[in-house]
Amino acid sequence: MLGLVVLLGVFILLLSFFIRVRRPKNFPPGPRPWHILGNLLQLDPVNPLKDLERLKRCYGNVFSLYIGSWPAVVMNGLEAICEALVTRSENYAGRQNHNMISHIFEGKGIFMANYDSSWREHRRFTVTTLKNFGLGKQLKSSDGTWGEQVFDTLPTLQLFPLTKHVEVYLTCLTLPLPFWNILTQHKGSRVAGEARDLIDCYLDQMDKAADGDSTFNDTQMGNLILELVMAGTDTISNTHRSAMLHLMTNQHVQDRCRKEIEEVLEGRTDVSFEDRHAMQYVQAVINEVQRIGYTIPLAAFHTTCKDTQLCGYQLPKGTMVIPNLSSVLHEEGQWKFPHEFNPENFLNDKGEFVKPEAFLPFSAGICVCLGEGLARMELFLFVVTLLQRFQFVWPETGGVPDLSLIFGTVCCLNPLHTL
Ligand code: HEM
Repeated sequence: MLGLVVLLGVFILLLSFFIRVRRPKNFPPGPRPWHILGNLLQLDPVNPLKDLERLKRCYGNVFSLYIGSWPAVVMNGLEAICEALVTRSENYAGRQNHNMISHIFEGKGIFMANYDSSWREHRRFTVTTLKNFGLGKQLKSSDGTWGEQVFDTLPTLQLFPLTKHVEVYLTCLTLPLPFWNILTQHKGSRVAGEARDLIDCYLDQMDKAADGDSTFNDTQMGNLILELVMAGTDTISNTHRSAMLHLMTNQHVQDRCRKEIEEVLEGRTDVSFEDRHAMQYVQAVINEVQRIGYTIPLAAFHTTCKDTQLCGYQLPKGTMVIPNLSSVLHEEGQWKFPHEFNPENFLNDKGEFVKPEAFLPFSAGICVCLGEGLARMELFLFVVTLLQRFQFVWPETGGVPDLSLIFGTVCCLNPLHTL
């Protein structure tokens, strides 16, 4: 009996090699997929970026892959990414709803939500509230670390019963628990109309919309807060780590930053975000850190909301789309020094700060990172404040600094230890 089952299994496997998976008509080209596994075995799960680069050289800036049985289109380079995310942004604003994280989040919140009225209302609410509470003010340090490591793996690899995924799944399930306590405390102590933070603002919004068909409710709020914590934790801390390492390994850059900071602040100890306008070189350095380190190399996967086009190809509704942001951040022809750390990438002939069109670490279009303003402010205030007070030096006993990036949804460098 067992022999028969094994034989049947081998037969099905062999059959799957010979039955061709048909791509939709005028779909972008790509390597031949296998049944069930698609092209997964052709991608290095530890770091697929090199494989994507190889496939780009073979098939061009727009090619397709099968992630398991789901077709996905990978977009590379400024032109293709802007055509999809900016010119046809509404067609590409969907999110995939067949991965583990989206099942846990049930499509609520922003990050994992589809492009509908709930997404629009929550996005508008969050952008406005972050502006009111964050931008233009000094930041307090945060002690929240729940979001760490949650997104450090490709969601699509959930096809395999990996321990890592069980771990991520369990972490995601337990993540909301502290939130419910915080929410109960807020409900007990808040004064309507006198919001202290984003949760109070959300509760005010729930009161306002209580009579109508509101999309604002406790579960949506829980997901929204978790998303903000997760999206705003690793991204920022990894960029800071990267900034420190590049400043340590480029002392002349660090010295020039410090000189500019001293000239602009003229003895002032407190720096404000407004000071960035006078610190053109510091801005160039921070942007260059983000460019070379491409924090979120593959953005968040999008899905087409309707049948649409891309660079002459046809993409049916529901196609998974992967914007390869790292390809734009290192694209030849867009940067003076695409493959090396060099703040000159952001300076014009007069030494003034300029932001090239290809600087897309926060992605582009209607789903562009909504924490971009907050992230910029945090990075600027943090880097300037540290450089005002400390000199960062790579220790002689530290060996050769390791600048290689560890791939993940959020990329990072190896941890640094202070001596
Ligand atoms: C260096 C820091 C950061 C980088 C590089 C970054 C980058 C990104 C990228 C590439 C996306 C995907 C956009 C797309 O789908 O095309 C994204 C989305 C998002 N980010 Fe950020 N982010 C950063 C910091 C933050 C912070 C501080 C917050 C919040 C406080 C935040 C909140 C979000 C949210 C909510 C989304 C989902 C937007 C949507 O789907 O509409 N991010 N971010």
